[in-house]
Amino acid sequence: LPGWNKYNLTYRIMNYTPDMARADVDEAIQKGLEVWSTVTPLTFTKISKGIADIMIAFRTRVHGQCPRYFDGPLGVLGHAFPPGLGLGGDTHFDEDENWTKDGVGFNLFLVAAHEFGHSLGLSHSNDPTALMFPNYVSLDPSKYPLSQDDISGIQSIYG
Ligand SMILES: CC(C)C[C@H](C(=O)NO)C(=O)N[C@@H](CC(N)=O)C(=O)NCc1cccc(N)c1
Ligand SMILES: [Ca+2]
Ligand SMILES: [Zn+2]
Repeated sequence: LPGWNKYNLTYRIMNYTPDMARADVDEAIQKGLEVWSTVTPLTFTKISKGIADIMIAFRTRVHGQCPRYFDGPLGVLGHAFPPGLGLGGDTHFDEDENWTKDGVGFNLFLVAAHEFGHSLGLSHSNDPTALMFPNYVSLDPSKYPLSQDDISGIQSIYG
């Protein structure tokens, strides 16, 4: 089935980008998950050791046992694996990008919200207003990032 077989998921931030204050990374990740929990029965609990459903890390180029690689600055910004055991749900951000909490560089909250869509079972949308559209569109962070397309998509999995 395309989604998780439970609603209460855990996440763990394995390392932090030097581009931002730790508290700002924690907040961007938490808000990126909240985007999805506000429109589904899903809950997300942060753990600081052990194996979480969604393991989050900043990585470059070839990294660990991950079958996908990063490409240096720009281009690919992150990747996330669909629900499942092991790598399933895990989310990696390309550390060769400039991560920020505001408009300069790439807004971590926006990219995280997109990646977590994948971690929850969504693939890309061809709706240009959708958060799950393949290409990064820097939104006004105060603007709510989900389009109706995103909401229909996630509610079709976790209705
Ligand atoms: C083939 C995939 C590994 C591409 C990769 C992606 O979609 N990750 O989820 C990625 O980083 N795509 C870039 C495409 C690009 N360089 O413009 C991206 O911005 N994805 C993240 C993103 C963030 C926020 C909003 C949207 N729509 C997309
Ligand atoms: Ca890159
Ligand atoms: Zn994507």
